Amino acid sequence: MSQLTFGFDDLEPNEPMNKQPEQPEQPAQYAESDSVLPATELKTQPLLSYLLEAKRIRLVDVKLAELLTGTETLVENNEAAHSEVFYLILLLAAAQQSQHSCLELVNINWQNPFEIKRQSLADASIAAPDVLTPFATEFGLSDAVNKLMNAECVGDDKPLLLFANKLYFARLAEYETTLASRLHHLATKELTLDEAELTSLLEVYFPSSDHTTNLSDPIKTLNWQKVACAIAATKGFSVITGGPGTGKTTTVTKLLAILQSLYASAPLTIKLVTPTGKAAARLTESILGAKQKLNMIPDNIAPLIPDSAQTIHRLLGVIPHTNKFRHNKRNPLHLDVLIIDEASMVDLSLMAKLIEALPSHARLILLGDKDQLASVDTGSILSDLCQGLELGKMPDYSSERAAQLNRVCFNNQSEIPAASSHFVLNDCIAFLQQSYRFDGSSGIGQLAQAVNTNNSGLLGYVEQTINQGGFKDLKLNYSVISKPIEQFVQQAALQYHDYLQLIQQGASVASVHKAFAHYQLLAAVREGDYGVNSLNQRIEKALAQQGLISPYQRHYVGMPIMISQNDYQLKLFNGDIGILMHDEQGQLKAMFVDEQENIRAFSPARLPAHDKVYAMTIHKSQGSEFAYTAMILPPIKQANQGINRQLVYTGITRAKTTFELVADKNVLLMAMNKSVTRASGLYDRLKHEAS
Ligand SMILES: Nc1ncnc2c1ncn2[C@@H]1O[C@H](COP(=O)(O)OP(=O)(O)OP(=O)(O)O)[C@@H](O)[C@H]1O
Repeated sequence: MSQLTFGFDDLEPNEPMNKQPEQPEQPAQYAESDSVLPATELKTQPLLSYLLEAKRIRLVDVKLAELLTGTETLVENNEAAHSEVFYLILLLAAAQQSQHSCLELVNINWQNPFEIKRQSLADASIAAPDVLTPFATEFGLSDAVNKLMNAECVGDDKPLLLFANKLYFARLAEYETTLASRLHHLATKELTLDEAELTSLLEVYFPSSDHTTNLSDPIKTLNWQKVACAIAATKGFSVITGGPGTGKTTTVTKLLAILQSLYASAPLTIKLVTPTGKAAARLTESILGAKQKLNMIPDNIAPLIPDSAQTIHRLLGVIPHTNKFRHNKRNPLHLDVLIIDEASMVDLSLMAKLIEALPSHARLILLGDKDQLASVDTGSILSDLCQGLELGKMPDYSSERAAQLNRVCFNNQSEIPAASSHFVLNDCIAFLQQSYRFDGSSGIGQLAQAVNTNNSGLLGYVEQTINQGGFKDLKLNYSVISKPIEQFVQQAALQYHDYLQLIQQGASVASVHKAFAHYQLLAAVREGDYGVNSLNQRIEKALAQQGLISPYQRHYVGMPIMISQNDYQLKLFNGDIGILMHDEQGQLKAMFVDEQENIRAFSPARLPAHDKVYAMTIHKSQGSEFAYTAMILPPIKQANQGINRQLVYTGITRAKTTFELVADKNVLLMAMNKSVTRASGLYDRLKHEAS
């Protein structure tokens, strides 16, 4: 069962909010279920004061909740004046701070709704709360729903909204509603299509004779790429999801060739977008590579497949100093097909704005890995849409859909059985299950699968194979954590010699960037010995000792930086990587290479907020890949907060040819066992639309 948490499990962008406690003095009134607390020794304070002092809630949210419930009282002294709705709003605000779209009332523990952990009270530097819950003993879900339904601030055209036992701030509910209704419309609209022509084109791009289903694993090895093309060619909305190297880019390149052939009389305008510039550069490279490899694409069709991708922000046209875009409902985009890669990184608000800007005739195709970390901002759209998909399990297609897919892909043979239930969204989803980059001989693929499926048996097999000299692409370093970390830092610093030497030799900006991107050290946390900040300092020091850099100014030659704040004026975005080098005039500049391989130089003083990036957080690495990826996880004490399956899986799947894990094995096992989900009503809303 996955966990839903508030504030504790997402280290980024919210660092953990609970502080470490101190010596308590007076007893606290705890619920029966929490009587194991060292109550006799605790010094207490009112719950609300505690929540504020422990930074579990923000004063601004208290003020908002007071405003919405009409209780303008003194926070510290008059807690009794606050209603249940007031506390539900605080819980909603805390949920939103942790990027949940809503507050799921069914998941609230009414005895301890703020999930105050005993451990955080035991050695508290702040007085413990006198109670763990503001709700009466009998209070539960139906009481909460009743109270909310009768509250002035809840309802249509009100600041808060209740939908399917979920409480929303109206703006997020609106984004979800927009998204659900537009997706439903796209998923159900009639397309004019020559099915016989589609069948023959599918056979050209995926000849039946080229593919054999492996009978020991028939579901996983079915020709899912062919099915994905059939799905996306026959629906206005589709999702193609799959792990690393399962052929998402290859499939979409073939799909675009098929679509352009089907509509050859009036070629389609196709746009490829990604959430970050880095991902756009990567997609551009992959599409070009796929086009070159796929020699079955006719000469007249190849030029109709776009060669490059751009960011969503660039496509929509940012209006400086606002959160609005040039393209919107009133000024739609000029395109027929929109493909969004790395869709797991797109947050709810951006996706809603993007889908609103689509012209009514357009098709939308989402690509991505549903198991990766969700977006930095609110929402988890891809994993919401892909609910229920499991590796090795047949997805649920309706009987009409299964029949159609068997007809166009498998010469009417019953390769795909119909599911007993019917839901229009399921008919739009394709799940690529077989990795072509990481076959059975690749340790990276096996480790990624072991983590993603929480399979400790498979992990054991991976370890055993490494011990026997196999899986050369994988290094599992369980012991380094108990040794001085300095040894690992020295090894990591060695990996940065190449690009620094290239700078010293006066090599081109592009080749320096390429050499830098070969290796990347990822860390799960920011603070502590195993955090990004400390690792950056240590590596910098090691490189300085080796005479490769002179880090005695804020900015220096060879310093790699990552932008941490969007600057729409300069067109520098969160996640963009620059390297400081001298330009032709001998001026120190931060050099960036954009997705079209253009070089852009900025003087350091003009740069928006940025960080050193010898090491980066796993969150920031999403959408990028590196030939050699090393990932370091903190020791168990620090790892309790924020390390989970999605985080570790995302880190592993950044590696292309070599992956090195530096971690306590117990931390790895703990992460595998801990899957996190975000509260959202998107799936329910789509079901509601379909009913
Ligand atoms: N059906 C196939 N048969 C053989 N090789 C394939 C097939 N499909 C894809 N490949 C190869 O597998 C590799 C990965 O494919 P591709 O880049 O399309 O996957 P992806 O899912 O987009 O990867 P990423 O993890 O980078 O998102 C490429 O080298 C590609 O040529």
